Amino acid sequence: MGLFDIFKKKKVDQENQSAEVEQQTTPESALSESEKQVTDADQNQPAEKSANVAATDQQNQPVAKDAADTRVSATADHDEAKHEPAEVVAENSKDEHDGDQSVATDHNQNQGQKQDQNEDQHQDKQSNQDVYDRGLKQSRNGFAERFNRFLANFRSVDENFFEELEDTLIGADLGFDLAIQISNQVREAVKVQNIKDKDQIRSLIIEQMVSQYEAQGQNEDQTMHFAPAGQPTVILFVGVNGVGKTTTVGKLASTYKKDGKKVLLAAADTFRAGAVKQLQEWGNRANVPVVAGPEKADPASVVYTAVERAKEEHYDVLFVDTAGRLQNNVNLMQELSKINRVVKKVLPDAPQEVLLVLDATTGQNALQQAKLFQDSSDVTGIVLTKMDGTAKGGIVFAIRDSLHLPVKWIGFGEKATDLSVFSAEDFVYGMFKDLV
Ligand SMILES: Nc1nc2c(ncn2[C@@H]2O[C@H](COP(=O)(O)OP(=O)(O)OP(=O)(O)O)[C@@H](O)[C@H]2O)c(=O)[nH]1
Repeated sequence: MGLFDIFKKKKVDQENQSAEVEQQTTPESALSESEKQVTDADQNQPAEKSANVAATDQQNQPVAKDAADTRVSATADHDEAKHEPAEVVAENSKDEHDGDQSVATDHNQNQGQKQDQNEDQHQDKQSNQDVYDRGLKQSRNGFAERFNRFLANFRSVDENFFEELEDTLIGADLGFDLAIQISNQVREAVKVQNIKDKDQIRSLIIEQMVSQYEAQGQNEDQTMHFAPAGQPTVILFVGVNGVGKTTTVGKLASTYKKDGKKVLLAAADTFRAGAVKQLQEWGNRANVPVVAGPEKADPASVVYTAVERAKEEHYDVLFVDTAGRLQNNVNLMQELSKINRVVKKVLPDAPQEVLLVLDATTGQNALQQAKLFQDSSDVTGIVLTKMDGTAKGGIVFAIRDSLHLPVKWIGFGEKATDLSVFSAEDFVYGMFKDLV
């Protein structure tokens, strides 16, 4: 199933769900007059009360499970790619039993666990979507407003229409090249399908955007990479100042720590006064240690100490927060490559990830920054922060189109729990659900 089909299915599912909720929360309206009388008389319960009970029950359904849980389990999903899946472990322990009965009991337990897991996954899926829906509110509304304004002027599919479409897409931060590509595809599809109607046009444009986005991501590896068991995984965070590197390190430290990992942080941003303290505060909150040097210490020496400690003391993950600003970009890039070399001296296969942090609110500037870092360090993925603070959101499309780097994490706020594993499905749905 393509991404647009998944989007449409989600939309239908959610509409059905909302209809069900409406029916359950207003049972009175669903009953005929005579049924109502029987129910009221027999059960001797005021109709208003039963409606309230139904509404309360609905609230008690664990639909919107705690967002923090969602993120931790999402991280666990990532880890599963590299570690033995829980199911395999369960199978192995089953083999160790002799008697048929204990196997059967184990089997039943496994079945039960599997069912629980499926239910949990379903709930996680729903609450993950909730997180995206909330975090993308500004972008969704901003895009819808732009898009509806453009369609309000719709008369016919002529050159003017395509020019306005391109302006609309550029205005939403998709970037010039992508806007032209999508416009050309819409032009082609309009011709082939002989589309004239406004609603069909609306749906077609969203479909083309989603399809184009999907097609360009075919070869992206969105998973997080980890070192083999027994060795620390080193993850470097790079990006210009103020984009949210320290905050992201803090959020991820908290996520991985909750997930049972032994986490260490390295404060290699020794340039900005206050950066070390800021990281230490995150470390305290997440209850993970922070390796820091004296003020204005050589960042590479802080990193060296941290990597050695991570190795000696068997840490699972070391997050390295780097500086976003030096006297100039050349110095910054030189420093990053020195940090890289120092890491490799202790652990030749590290760092496993170099995550470039980009601020979604800076739009096309973020892409310029990305190109700078991409040219000089081996960036493996993007963390897109402050998605909650932009009314555009098209930057996600532009990143894929012009950088071909996977967005691995997405930030929706300043709290430790405001970071999610990036999901294209949840993103696309959160962006366009009001438009199709
Ligand atoms: N709304 C919102 N704010 C964020 C998010 N991520 C980070 N911030 C805020 O962005 C500001 C800058 O974040 P930092 O983590 O200090 O950025 P940095 O990249 O480490 O900055 P330097 O140390 O100067 O390089 C802080 O006020 C954060 O709280 C996010 O996802 N949403």
